[in-house]
Amino acid sequence: MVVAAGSGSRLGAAVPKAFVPLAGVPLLGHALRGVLSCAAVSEVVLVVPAAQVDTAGAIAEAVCREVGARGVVTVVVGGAERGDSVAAGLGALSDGVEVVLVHDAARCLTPVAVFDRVVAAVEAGAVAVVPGTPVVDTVKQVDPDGVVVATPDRSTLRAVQTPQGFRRDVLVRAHATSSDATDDAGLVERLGEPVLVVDGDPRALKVTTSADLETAARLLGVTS
Ligand SMILES: Nc1ccn([C@@H]2O[C@H](COP(=O)(O)OP(=O)(O)OP(=O)(O)O)[C@@H](O)[C@H]2O)c(=O)n1
Ligand SMILES: C[C@](O)(CO)[C@H](O)COP(=O)(O)O
Repeated sequence: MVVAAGSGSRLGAAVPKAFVPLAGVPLLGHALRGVLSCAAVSEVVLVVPAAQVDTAGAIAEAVCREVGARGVVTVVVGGAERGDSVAAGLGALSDGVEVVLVHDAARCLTPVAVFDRVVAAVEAGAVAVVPGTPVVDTVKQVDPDGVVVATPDRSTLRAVQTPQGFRRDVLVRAHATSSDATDDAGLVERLGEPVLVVDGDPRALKVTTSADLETAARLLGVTS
């Protein structure tokens, strides 16, 4: 599932973030290319804003043609929050699907090796898997006045990315229980289920601000 229904308020573009061009291709197109390059992916659900359903279908068609993919791509309308969009996508999955990867369109340059690592860990028996990278800054926990209350041990921290992979039944149960976490693994953690972290990749950065868009353009060897 590729969630692409956010507005991208922090990027501030004229179109929803997933439809902003990067080297002439919308972020969603780059993200889809990565998803469809993962051999384990049998179907894709795209979750997009209501006004972008036709555009998303056209982008999917073009990328499928480019990579020679013959899998099914379904487009559905997302919700107000990311969790609502994931829930909408879950409702569109085919009956036979047992493993679900949830991926941010905004992490449009995620290398296929990251998808492969997540899939391999779920297939090896993990119920929930997230890619993560070590935290390089010292992190402070602060109170509402900005006063530091704790400095967590950095070696125990990971900055997590997508795709996040789940046994379908666990992800459905997690979304039925709550929806207010910033990632899907957070909902699974509340069920008391274990979440495994595998190696992420700096190229799986989330395009959030215009500086991130410039970084992504540099990674592709172009200027934005
Ligand atoms: N209601 C929402 C909100 C977010 N997303 C998706 O979730 C991913 C991660 O969200 P984020 O990068 O925070 O996107 P936005 O919510 O669009 O960004 P902002 O908070 O700046 O508005 C993105 O691919 C975004 O399209 C979504 O499908 N539906
Ligand atoms: C799911 C996610 O990309 C993992 O890092 C992140 O939590 C999305 O956060 P946002 O609040 O939508 O920016």
